[in-house]
Amino acid sequence: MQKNVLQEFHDAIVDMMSQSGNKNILETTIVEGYNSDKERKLLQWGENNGVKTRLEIAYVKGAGRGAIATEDLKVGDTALEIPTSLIIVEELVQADMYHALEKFEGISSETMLLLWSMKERHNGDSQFKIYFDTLPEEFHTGLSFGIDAMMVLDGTLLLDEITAAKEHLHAQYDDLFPALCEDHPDIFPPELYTWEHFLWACELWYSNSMKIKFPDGKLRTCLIPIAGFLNHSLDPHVVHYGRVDSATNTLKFRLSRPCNAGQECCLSYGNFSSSHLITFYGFVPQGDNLYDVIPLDIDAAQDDFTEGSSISNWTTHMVRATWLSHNRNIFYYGLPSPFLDCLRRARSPMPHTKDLLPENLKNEIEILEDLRAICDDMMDNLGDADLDDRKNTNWDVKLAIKFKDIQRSIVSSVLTSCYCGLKLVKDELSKCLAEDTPGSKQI
Ligand SMILES: C[S@@+](CC[C@H](N)C(=O)[O-])C[C@H]1O[C@@H](n2cnc3c(N)ncnc32)[C@H](O)[C@@H]1O
Repeated sequence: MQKNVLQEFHDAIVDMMSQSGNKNILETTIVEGYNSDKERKLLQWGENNGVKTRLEIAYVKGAGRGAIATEDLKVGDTALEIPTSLIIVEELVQADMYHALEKFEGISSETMLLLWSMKERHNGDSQFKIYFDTLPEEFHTGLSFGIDAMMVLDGTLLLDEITAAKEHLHAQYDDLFPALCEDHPDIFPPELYTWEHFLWACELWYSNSMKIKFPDGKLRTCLIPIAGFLNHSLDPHVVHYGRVDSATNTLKFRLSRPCNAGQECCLSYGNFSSSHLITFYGFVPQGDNLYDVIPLDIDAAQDDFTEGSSISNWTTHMVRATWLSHNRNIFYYGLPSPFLDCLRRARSPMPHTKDLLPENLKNEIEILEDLRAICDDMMDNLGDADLDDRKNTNWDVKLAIKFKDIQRSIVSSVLTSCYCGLKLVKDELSKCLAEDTPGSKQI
């Protein structure tokens, strides 16, 4: 009986997972006729070395190469299995390079491996040559945005994020070079260690690496041939893939939702916002990204109620598109409660209740008007969507415009919530004022 109960429970959960995935299926278009010799060669090399796969590589519209299921895969099935011997890890950094680098205080094993990959990419005898041959000559991430795209982003936080990331990488590069090339030209040939090659390697590692836990308990940042073809989705098939199976010494990519033959099998790269995905991966996923937010700074009033408490006077709140919220009632409006409380405190330091009393409703009108003004300013800062250079065909400008459109749609959803909220509150206030003896109604 126990077994039957567990089996039924298992089946019910698998059913729910399948249904939830099916609701959000996004169409993948496979680009026919693409010559994928290098990818086929890599797959063959993998299979000769112990890779087991139920995926094939194809070109997917808008996402480069992707992994397509060759048969119907169920929840729990392993779509791909990679032996650890094929994983690119820090132990590959040769002793001479390691000793030259260990003198740099605080240098991480990730940086060492990155510098190793810059050279190994050009090594004709590399055991990973077939893998390196499949990598693009150029990565299109935010780190490679040109001046036009950066101008489109003027006034957005993405501009700050990309600028900060590039400054960080420049500083890191300047710490290491040209010193390493001068001190060890045999290990670090100057022509391989230019800024452009360093940026290429950074983009490779940011967009293709995975953090994997090995049986020795150590978390290593790795490049994983073949698995590197898996694209990201907001409704991924594979979610948990971060641990080497110590029994088989392989990394298994198992499905958390079914993937039918011919469908693209996708991973979750993590819970990232579009700004992070643009900066480090160079794309915006299809669908509603729950991690896309707009930051709103509220200058809360200095008052006795917040003194000594954990509530700070200046607070930045991250607000999502309000269409993602279920509670649009009065006092909620599809917005986060801590944020609304902060707006309320900024207007009046008195404790607030959610009673339908005229003073509360008047306060609600004020905070919604405040928020409307903040959002109007944000919309002005984002500029007129019609003025964006939509005819520009450069990949980076297109991506920058896409990002601004996402930001506009979130701000616009908050504005809609303000207008709807104002109508709700004003109607309620009229009702209250019309009553002969004002009372209070708990909601
Ligand atoms: C690990 S690689 C995946 C394989 C990659 N498509 C290729 O052709 O090499 C990560 C890169 O794939 C692309 N990518 C991944 N998921 C994507 C998606 N949902 N939409 C568009 N591009 C995506 C981005 O360029 C990202 O930097």
